[in-house]
Amino acid sequence: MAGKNSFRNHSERKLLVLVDMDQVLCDFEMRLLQEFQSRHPNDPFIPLEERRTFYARDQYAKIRADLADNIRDIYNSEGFFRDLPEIPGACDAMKELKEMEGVDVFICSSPLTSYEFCLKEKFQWIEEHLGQEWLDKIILTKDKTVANGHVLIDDRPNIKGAIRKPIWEHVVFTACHNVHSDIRGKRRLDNWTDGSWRDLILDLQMRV
Ligand SMILES: O=c1ccn([C@H]2C[C@H](O)[C@@H](COP(=O)(O)O)O2)c(=O)[nH]1
Ligand SMILES: [Mg+2]
Repeated sequence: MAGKNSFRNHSERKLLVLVDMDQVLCDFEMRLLQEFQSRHPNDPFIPLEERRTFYARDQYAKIRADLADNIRDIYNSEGFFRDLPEIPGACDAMKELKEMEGVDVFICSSPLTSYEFCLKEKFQWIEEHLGQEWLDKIILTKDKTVANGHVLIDDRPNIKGAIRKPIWEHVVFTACHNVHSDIRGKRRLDNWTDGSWRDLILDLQMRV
């Protein structure tokens, strides 16, 4: 029977929360800008409040093609992902989420295709900032639409992939590049510090 294989039965009615990494747990944009300014002090840069595209290199390419190459070189460098600063309050919120009754939380992140440093460093970041036990809570995928969960908290406004209507509700985590984006009626989570994430989780739990 179709119902026997349903998502709800597999999850034993727990709320499955998927949380993105870049720009949700760790501050990709701030480190990218700092590194860009440090490596290329004489080049034009885009202040965070003027960022508009999901991929920084797309916006830099509109200024000059070589700036986009420089941006890519930075996030492909050894240590870039390992040394990303935490988004304020993210790790405390994740630890609290993990202890909440009726909640199961996973980290769901898309690695770079040029994986040489990124893959290992994502694991290192999680181990250092959240703890070894979180290494069993990682979903790395280029296509988040195939991941199973009730909710995905992610800064990318449009998440596309093989599944046209993913099973999860996409809650958009507010980031410099998406503040002005049309998020088509989706809910937002603005930060991990004002406690609103707890209200979101309580609301989602009532629907499971
Ligand atoms: O400007 C950018 C921003 C991000 N990326 C890469 C870095 C990560 O591999 C993914 C983003 O992963 P999410 O899981 O969607 O946060 O995209 C980039 O290449 N350029
Ligand atoms: Mg992200």
